[in-house]
Amino acid sequence: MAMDNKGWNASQLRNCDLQFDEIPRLHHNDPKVDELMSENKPVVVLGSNLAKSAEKWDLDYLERHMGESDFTVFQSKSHKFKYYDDKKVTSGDGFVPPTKKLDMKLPEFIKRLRAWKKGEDRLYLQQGLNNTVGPAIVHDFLNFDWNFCTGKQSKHNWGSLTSNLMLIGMEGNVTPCHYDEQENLFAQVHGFKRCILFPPDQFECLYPHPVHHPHDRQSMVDFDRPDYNKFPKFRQAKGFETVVGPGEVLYIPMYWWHHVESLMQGSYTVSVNFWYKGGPVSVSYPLKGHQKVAVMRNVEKMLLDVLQDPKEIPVLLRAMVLGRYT
Ligand SMILES: O=C(O)C(=O)C[C@H](CCCc1ccccc1)C(=O)O
Ligand SMILES: [Zn+2]
Repeated sequence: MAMDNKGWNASQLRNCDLQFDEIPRLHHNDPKVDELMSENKPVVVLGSNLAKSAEKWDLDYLERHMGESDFTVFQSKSHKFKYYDDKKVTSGDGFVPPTKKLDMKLPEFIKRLRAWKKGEDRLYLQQGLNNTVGPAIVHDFLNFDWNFCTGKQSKHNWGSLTSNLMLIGMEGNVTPCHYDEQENLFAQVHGFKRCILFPPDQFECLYPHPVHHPHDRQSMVDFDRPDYNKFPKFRQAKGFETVVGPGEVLYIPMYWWHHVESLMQGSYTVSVNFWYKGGPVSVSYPLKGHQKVAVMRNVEKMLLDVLQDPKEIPVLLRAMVLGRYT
């Protein structure tokens, strides 16, 4: 494969019907970085040392230093790892979990990663960084450039850091399109990930599952084979994309949709994210896209609370809107 100077090439990206604009890639000293972040817009920050102490996290190092405890590893029969909230799975609703959640020691995970052949079940390690990891990893973690991320946290009035997720994925793994209710500094450590982002106001083009569904916050659209009869507005979705490599940090604003794929025919990938609670809500009109998403979530939660049976929610909403508001 002819590798361009950037370390990857377009043949490693999955096909997608949509066209995307590029997410800006700026040096960490560029004042435009904070301009974009204060407008809740995504930006790739280059040259920060946010997770520089993790650049030695290759499989050998991790095998030697990740400690003896079990880590959370998801297993999938496809390349997709669609997240689901197991607390929202109710018996009899016919939900079939698309992934299996395993507890695995790191040497076992690495052995299976190395032995993996295309077509076999895939694995994705997704483990919150806490004191169960070995002392060397804790040391590297403490050596992250906390001035950088804490600086962003205070400059943009984010809430507290809630967690850091360590992600070790196989080439070609995909986290399908979803949004999170937290600000995210996504640090790419090893390998390359293509990230496709959509602003919160594209809600109607991305068809999220109902709030009470296990796949709450995830898009119902299969990006590999979109069903344009069920999801006609998906054609109008207007996204932004970038490929992040080692040492690069992508700011994923709260409520922004994102699809993340480890490049095909690439190396395994290592990422560490920094999830922060959102800042204080300043209501001004017209409401911003993400605030309307929050309102719709509250309406769905309230209706479920009072109606109890989820099947009654669309009935009541249609009765309220059709012929009256449309
Ligand atoms: O950092 C983020 O927000 C990402 O989406 C990164 C993504 C893995 C996230 C897994 C996940 C998705 C939803 C809820 C909890 C955990 C990747 O890199 O594949
Ligand atoms: Zn996410």
